[in-house]
Amino acid sequence: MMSEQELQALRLRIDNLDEKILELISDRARCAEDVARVKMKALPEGEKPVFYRPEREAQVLKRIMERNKGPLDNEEMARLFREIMSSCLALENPLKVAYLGPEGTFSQAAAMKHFGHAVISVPMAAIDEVFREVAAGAVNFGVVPVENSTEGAINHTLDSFLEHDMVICGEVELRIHHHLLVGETTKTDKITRIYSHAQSLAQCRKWLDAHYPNVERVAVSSNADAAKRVKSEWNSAAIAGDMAANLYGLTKLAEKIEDRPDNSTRFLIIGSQEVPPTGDDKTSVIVSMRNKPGALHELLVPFHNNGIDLTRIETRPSRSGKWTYVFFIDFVGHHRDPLIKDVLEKINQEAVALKVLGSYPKAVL
Ligand SMILES: C=C(O[C@@H]1C=C(C(=O)O)C=C[C@H]1O)C(=O)O
Repeated sequence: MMSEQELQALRLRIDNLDEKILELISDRARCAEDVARVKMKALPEGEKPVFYRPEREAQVLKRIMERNKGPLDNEEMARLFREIMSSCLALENPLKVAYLGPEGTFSQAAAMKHFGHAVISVPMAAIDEVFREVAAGAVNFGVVPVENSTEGAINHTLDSFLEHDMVICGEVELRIHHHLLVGETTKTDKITRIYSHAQSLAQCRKWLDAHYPNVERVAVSSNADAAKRVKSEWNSAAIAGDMAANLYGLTKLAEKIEDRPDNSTRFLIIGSQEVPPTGDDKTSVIVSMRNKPGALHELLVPFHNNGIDLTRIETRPSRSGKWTYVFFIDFVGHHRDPLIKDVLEKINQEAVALKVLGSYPKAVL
């Protein structure tokens, strides 16, 4: 049959292409090994080499996206290169990354999206533990959620920045799809309890009001924890994402139940290493101002006067006095850019305290 021959010919072509791709990937991996040797050689006595270079990785991914002509779309192509780089870096030095666990959480999905799958990922029981693990040097990086497009700031993360000296080295955005999950033994018409993380319950509030108005909603420490509980309870369901559903072998009673279709969470990569500019960066700072009228205005004027794009401002209690506040501000630019340096100096003159949490490449994926 003609089509059988056609199929065979195409498969032969694919086999040949795969061989070429294999050779090229191996060449690339050898290059990365050489890079590691060069990094070691250039090192002053006693200093530890820095193998992971987020600014370089962001440039590699951007370049791929700029050059991609399809038929795979940019994001898909970048995702493939993300994994190739991840494996190349693991040859130099496998990274250890802590995240808000247990296994199957969106934080783990964010860690994989940012670093690829060739890292050693370490689940932690709480956001603060992720910070502590990074501060202790037990892992290279941590991944923590910082804001959700439906529910706003993740206060635990903001407050942890007040307690730990951390450098923000990157950001990653993840589309969050929630599903209503049940186990093999669940009697789906007799559900009396729905478990999930408080954030996820809030992100599905309207859907729950419409479909399960009289069912108890129980907030637990994570979506993955919710999924785990449901396995052994015939009268409960969980709200969680795909990773947790697969990990705990649950089935979807309803898919994509988040109230807003664009529901996304932004995560930060925390570490101890400063990231050089890429030309397309963001900076996060914490500022505390004197408690007087017009303080917030004074803080914002230098940004406005210099045309700097503020992407986010969040207020938290300062924890050093009643009714005193700190501002978490994100803006476009790198703290080493002369213009940004100038603005930060001006703010510093008026502020009680100013701390640069880090400058990092804007999320590419
Ligand atoms: C190869 C390097 O080391 C690592 C691996 C990279 C890659 O595979 O392209 C890029 C940056 C680093 O995280 C490098 O610094 O260029």
